[in-house]
Amino acid sequence: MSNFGPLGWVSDREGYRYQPHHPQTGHAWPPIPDLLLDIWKATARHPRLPDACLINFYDADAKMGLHQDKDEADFSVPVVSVSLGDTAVFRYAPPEGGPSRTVKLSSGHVCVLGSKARLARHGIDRILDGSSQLLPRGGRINLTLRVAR
Ligand SMILES: O=C(O)CCC(=O)C(=O)O
Ligand SMILES: [Fe+2]
Repeated sequence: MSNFGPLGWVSDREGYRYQPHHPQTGHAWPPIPDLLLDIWKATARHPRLPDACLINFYDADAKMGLHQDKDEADFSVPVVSVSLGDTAVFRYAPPEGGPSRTVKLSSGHVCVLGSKARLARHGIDRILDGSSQLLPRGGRINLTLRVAR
């Protein structure tokens, strides 16, 4: 797990939070690459620009339980994520409860959680090992752009 941008998502023994520097090195996170800002501008349809980009690596056995992205200050701003490498089975369900569905997120897919879907419950059921040749050692990288503050 790592980050781009003025604020990074950090999870350690003290819990989880957004903070401007790497918890071990104390270094600021590198700026969000222009390519990702261009994807945000093309998909988020919101005047603000992201101040946080989480970089998450999923190996073949990784999963993420159903959750809502609720640690940001303003839920009127979408969350935009870019999938790279192996395909993920992404599960999503309405914020208020009800049945979930799945969709495959393949390399290059962009997922926008905005408007009524901003607080959708979502997670990763599984990674389809070997489904992409993009990453030399396999796995999936997810880049999640958010306005945290
Ligand atoms: O990897 C994904 O596509 C989803 C990631 C996610 O939900 C999160 O980081 O909050
Ligand atoms: Fe999430």
